[in-house]
Formats: sequence, structure tokens, C-alpha cells
Amino acid sequence: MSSFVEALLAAEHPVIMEVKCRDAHGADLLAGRTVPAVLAAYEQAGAPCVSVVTGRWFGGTRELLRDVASRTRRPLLQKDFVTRRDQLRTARELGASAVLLTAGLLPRTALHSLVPAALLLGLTPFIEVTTEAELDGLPHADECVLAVNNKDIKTRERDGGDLGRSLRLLPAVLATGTRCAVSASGIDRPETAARLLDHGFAGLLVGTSLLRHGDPVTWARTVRALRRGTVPATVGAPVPVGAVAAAP
Ligand SMILES: O=C(O)c1ccccc1NCC(=O)[C@H](O)[C@H](O)COP(=O)(O)O
Repeated sequence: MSSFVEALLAAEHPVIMEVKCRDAHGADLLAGRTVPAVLAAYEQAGAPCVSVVTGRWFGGTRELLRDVASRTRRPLLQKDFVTRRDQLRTARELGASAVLLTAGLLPRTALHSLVPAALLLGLTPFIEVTTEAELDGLPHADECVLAVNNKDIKTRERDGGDLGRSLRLLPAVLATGTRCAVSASGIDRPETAARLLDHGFAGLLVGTSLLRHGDPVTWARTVRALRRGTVPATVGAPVPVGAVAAAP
């Protein structure tokens, strides 16, 4: 099992916390915090893995990944538009353990050849899907993270996100044989995170909400308390699973 998958599956709090400089609308997300400060907060909050957005739409750079890799031992996911094998080698050199492959953007033949190529380099393919059709015939699904993206990268993730997509696609994702079903993007509050984990996701990927909230330790503690049913009513009222789909 890869270090990325192992860390996520073993975590008490299986949230991949993300370092992202700007949101989909170009707004600054770091708000004066340094990358080391953000990382320290994520580690304190119990993040088993960290995602680093190097895609330029979100203000990312390769140097950001190199910098993060030099400061943490957590397995890292590189979030970028990977379409070629040489980008996989670069991801490895920069310190990534996992690499994003976006099923909706890649021709099927490219996706199907990049998955084994990533695995050969020791990288975990983190495959993001938005439809059931994108899951058809995925090779080596048991060695991949399969993530449902609640937003649409084709519109640069400027949509609000459809959390119901995660709920609808989870059975098909699990049917691929993956050990690691993840819900990604648009997870806007601890209540939503708790419901998605209770629903059966092995992990979540959260960026904007953690960065905007500014206190990942409290965010994560609230998720844990909600799952144990020990959260005070003022912090998070019970939300039925079906209501996740309607969450703002
Ligand atoms: O989804 C992609 O194809 C993608 C490619 C390159 C950079 C970023 C990309 N997606 C954005 C994200 O992955 C989100 O930052 C991540 O899922 C967290 O979402 P949020 O919690 O809504 O910030």
C-alpha cells in the first residue's frame, strides 16, 4: 500500500488538508499567513496528508510544492493539470507522493496510460471524477485514490459545488475496488464533512473552508465531536445525510 493511502486510511481524522494560494475567483486564501504557519496548523489538526495546488489558476507554482515538501514529512498530493508522463517524474522530484489525474479533462487513453506510469514511479494516482461513466474500466483502481469532485473544473470550479454528487456516485466508486473513496471540493463546514465520512467516504479533501476558517484544529475537532455525537447543539445541529446534498 502506498504511503499516501496508508496514511489516509490509518488517520483518525482522514482529511487531506490543502495549501492553495487563491480560490477559484482569484481571492487570496493565505491572508498574510506563511506556508510554514499553515502547515503547522494542519499538522496540529491531525492532517494525515497534505494537498498542494500548483495549478496556476489557483496561484500555485512548482516551487510551492518543493517548499512544502521541505517542511513536512506528510505524504503530499500535487494538484495540477497533469497530461504527460514527464510531469509525473517532475512531481516525484518535487516531493509528491500522489498526483492528480482529472478524468473529465484527460482523453481515456491518456488516463489509462498515466495510471500505470504513475504507479511505476511510486506515485499514487488520485483520480478525480464527476460522472459514473468516468469510472468505467479504470485500471488498477485498487491502488488508486478515487475522488468525487463536487465542483466542476471545466468551469474553473467557480460553481458552488454539488455535494449530492458525492452521495450519488459513492456506490459506483466503491464498486471499482478502490480502498480509498474520497469526496473533494466544496466541503464548506464541519457538519458536511462529518456527514460525508459517516456516509462511507474513507477521506475528504478540503482547502477553501479550512483556509477561510483559519483554525483547522477547531474545524477538525468539531468534525470529530459531531461524529461521536458529543458536539454542543450550538456548534452543529444534526444534519440528516440527505441534507448534505442541499447544504450551501
Ligand atoms: O480539479 C482539477 O482538475 C484541478 C487541477 C489543478 C488544480 C486544481 C484543481 N482542482 C481544484 C481543487 O482540487 C480544489 O482546490 C480542492 O479540491 C479543494 O477544494 P475546496 O475545498 O473547494 O477549496
